Amino acid sequence: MTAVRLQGATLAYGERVLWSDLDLEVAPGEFVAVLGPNGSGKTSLLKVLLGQNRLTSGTAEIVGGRASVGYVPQQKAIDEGVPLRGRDFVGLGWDGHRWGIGLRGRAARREAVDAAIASVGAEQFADAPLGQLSGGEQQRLRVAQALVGDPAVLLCDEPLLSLDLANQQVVAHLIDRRRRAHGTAVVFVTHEINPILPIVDRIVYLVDGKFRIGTTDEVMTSEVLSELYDTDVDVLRVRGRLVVVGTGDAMDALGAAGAHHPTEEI
Ligand SMILES: Nc1ncnc2c1ncn2[C@@H]1O[C@H](COP(=O)(O)OP(=O)(O)OP(=O)(O)O)[C@@H](O)[C@H]1O
Repeated sequence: MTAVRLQGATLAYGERVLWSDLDLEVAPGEFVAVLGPNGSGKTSLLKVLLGQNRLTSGTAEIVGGRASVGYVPQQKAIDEGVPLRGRDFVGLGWDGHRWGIGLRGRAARREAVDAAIASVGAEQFADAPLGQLSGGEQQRLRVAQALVGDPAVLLCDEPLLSLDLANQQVVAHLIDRRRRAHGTAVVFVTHEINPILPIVDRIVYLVDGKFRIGTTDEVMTSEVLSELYDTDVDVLRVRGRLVVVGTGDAMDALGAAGAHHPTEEI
C-alpha cells in the first residue's frame, strides 16, 4: 500500500536543479523526515505534493487525492490582535474540505472540531483568542486544524521551528500518535532531527541536487553525509542524540549548529 508516490521526480528552477530522479513511496502510517540545508528544496518538495509546484519531469501522486491531505505550516506567531478563537481556526480546516453546511453538517462539524481539539489536548485554550496563546498552544491548534478533515497524508513544514524543547516533544508526539492510530502517512520537513529521532521511519536527505533515502542508521552516518556534502562531515551520537559537525550550514540539518537551542542539542 502506498499513500504518497514520487517517480522520477525532478524539480528545477531555470538552470538550477533542486533534485532529480527522486523515487519515493510513503506507506500509510509511515513517518518520513525530509532533511537538508537551507535552500536544498525541502519546502519545494512539500509544495509539489500540495499541488502548488509543478515538477519539471516525473510524477507526484497523493494516492487518495489532494482532499485527503492535511498540512501543518511553519510555526509563526499569530498577531495578538487576531480575533479568531482557536476553535474557529480549527473549523477552517473542516470547511476547506466541505461545502453546503446544513443542520446535520453543522453537528458533524462541531463533533469533528471537538475531536480534533481533544486529540491535541487543546480543550483548555480552544475558546481563547488565537493571538493571545503561546507559540506551543498555537502550534497544537495548527495540528488540530490539519487533522480535522481526517487526512490520509499529513504534510508538515518545520512544525517544530521556534518551539521550546518541551513543546517540540508535545507536537512530535501528537503527530506520532495520530499516524499510529489512523495509519496517516507523514512527510515531515525539519532542520532538527533530534526531537523526532525515536519516531522517524525513513529520512530523505537533500543536499545541493543530491539526495539519499533510507533509515536513520543508513543515512545519518559520517560516510553518507560526507559524500552528500562533498566534504568531511562527522555524525556523532551523544547521549541518544545526533550531532553533525562540518556541514558548514548556519543552521545545519540537525540543529546541532544551534540556531535555536545551542545548549540543548548536546
Ligand atoms: N518559485 C521559485 N522560483 C525560483 N526559485 C525558487 C522558487 N521557490 C524556491 N526557489 C529557490 O529554490 C531553492 C529551494 O527552496 P526551498 O524553499 O524548497 O528550500 P528549503 O530546503 O525548504 O530551504 P529552507 O531550509 O531555507 O526553508 C531556494 O534557493 C529558493 O530560493
